[in-house]
Amino acid sequence: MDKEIVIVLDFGGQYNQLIARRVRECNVYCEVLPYDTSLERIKEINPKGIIFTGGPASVYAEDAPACDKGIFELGIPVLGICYGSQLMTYSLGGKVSKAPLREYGKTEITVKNESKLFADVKDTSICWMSHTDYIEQLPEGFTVSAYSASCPVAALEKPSQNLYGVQFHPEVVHTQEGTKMLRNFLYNVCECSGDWKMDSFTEQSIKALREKIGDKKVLCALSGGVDSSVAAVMISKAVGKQLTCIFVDHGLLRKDEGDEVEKIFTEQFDVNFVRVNAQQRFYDKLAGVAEPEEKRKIIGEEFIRVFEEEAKKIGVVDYLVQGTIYPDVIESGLGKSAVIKSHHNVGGLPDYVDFKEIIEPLRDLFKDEVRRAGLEIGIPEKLVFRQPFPGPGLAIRIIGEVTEEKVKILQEADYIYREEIANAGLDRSIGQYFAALTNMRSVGVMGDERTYDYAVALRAVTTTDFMTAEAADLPWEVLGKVSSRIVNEVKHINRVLYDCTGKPPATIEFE
Ligand SMILES: Nc1ncnc2c1ncn2[C@@H]1O[C@H](COP(=O)(O)OP(=O)(O)OP(=O)(O)O)[C@@H](O)[C@H]1O
Ligand SMILES: O=c1[nH]c(=O)c2[nH+]cn([C@@H]3O[C@H](COP(=O)(O)O)[C@@H](O)[C@H]3O)c2[nH]1
Ligand SMILES: NC(=O)CC[C@H](N)C(=O)O
Ligand SMILES: [Mg+2]
Repeated sequence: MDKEIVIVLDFGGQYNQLIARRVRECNVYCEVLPYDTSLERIKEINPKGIIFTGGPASVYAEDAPACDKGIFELGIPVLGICYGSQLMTYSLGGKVSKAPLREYGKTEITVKNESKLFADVKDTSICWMSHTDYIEQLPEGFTVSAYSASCPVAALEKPSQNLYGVQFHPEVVHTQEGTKMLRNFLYNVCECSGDWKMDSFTEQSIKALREKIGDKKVLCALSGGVDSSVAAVMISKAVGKQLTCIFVDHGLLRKDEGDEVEKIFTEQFDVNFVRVNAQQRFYDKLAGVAEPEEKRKIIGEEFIRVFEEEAKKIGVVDYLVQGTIYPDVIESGLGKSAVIKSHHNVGGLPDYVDFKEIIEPLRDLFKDEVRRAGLEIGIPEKLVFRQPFPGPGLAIRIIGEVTEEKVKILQEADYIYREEIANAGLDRSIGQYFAALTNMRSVGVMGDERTYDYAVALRAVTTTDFMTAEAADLPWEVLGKVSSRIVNEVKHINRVLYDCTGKPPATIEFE
């Protein structure tokens, strides 16, 4: 008997691996394949179901990625998600156009429960949208199975042929009943039996790392954050003291962070640890640069140059380990996916890197999975649940040019914000929170004097995997206290703003 498998065809969406992950969580084995996988190959694989991902293109545009129409004739159930549902519509003779009203983020849909896809789903359900196009006309034989206030076709189906489409994203956690819908597709439509079980990720990876690295030396780019700490501990379990961890203080860290990371890793971990003070060289390289992608690429390159220099001091080092995780990869633009931002450790890497290979043991995982792995290998909870801090640091939280003075201003404001969030007992319930220095100056009045100073923006989001996020509903009392402390205590800030946007349409960081 063939192994049961569902395939996900990748049209360049942001959430492709998330779809695969959800399917696996439903105990069905799943793989992501390129959108142009041939019909022959698909027949060979003989999947129980096919899922089309979202994607940045418009189906009616020239060169838009499309699939072989024969897919719809195979008798294999298909679920199109967002771009995928638009493609199904367009390929089968329906009409897709620019939507009069675009939808991004939280949206309420009304569903028809008689649809197999929506069995046991509430009549109205919150889901996450991210689209500019919409389905204007259904293909023949299809009916509407869900709608929202601004989207007449939030879901469509032709059950006789097992074809289903949804305009929203059931795979993201913010779609409240999304997993139920995917499960319905897998079990009610594809009739999967659910015979697949996940292996222990850490055990397998440590074994594979030991085989790969052998007796060679390895550097780990360690930030003190969750991802690189998990990567470092896994490598250390695999090859012990062949590993040296390099922590770069680029002068863009949060207040006191450099010293705190050094203390933790020298006192609590048994690893070779090197702190490199590279503040001035990063400031010099960033002087006069305002464009976000350019800033990211400068930082990405400078990181690598520092690692190369440190490697030379140790001798022959073959491997560089980074704690790259899946969102870093997808947002940097993979395959047909759009470049959202070049994460310093992926899209921001220079063309030439003087290591035999970069190893990224966590490349396919999402943040919450990394955290689970961290707990499994015994990393202290405090570190595992530390909120993420991006490699380019405050440079992408200072809009426009970075200067040492702006870094100091932001460090102080951010410190106060974090302190008050902790005082209010909110630090574990918010996914990520920080202050950003806008490049905007505005007029204020302090002590009867006119001021013309910077506005700082506060950001707080709830999220589990950092792929989608909602602005956190912070108590006004806390915001008021933070605001008054920041303007009173931090020179050159006279205004405090709160960012209420979710992701999408915004991203978590400002640049
Ligand atoms: N200051 C730094 N020094 C050395 N390496 C770094 C530094 N900042 C980031 N890196 C490297 O870049 C990778 C990506 O950074 P990122 O911030 O996404 O992960 P992290 O810092 O390990 O975890 P977290 O997301 O919790 O902050 C890190 O895993 C690490 O390998
Ligand atoms: O190491 C990193 N290098 C980067 O270049 C980078 N950019 C964003 N982030 C972090 O990724 C998560 C998603 O962020 P965005 O919604 O802003 O894309 C959030 O947790 C961000 O803090 C980065 N991490
Ligand atoms: N998220 C998506 O798949 C978007 C599909 C298409 N690009 C749109 O804007 O409607
Ligand atoms: Mg970090």
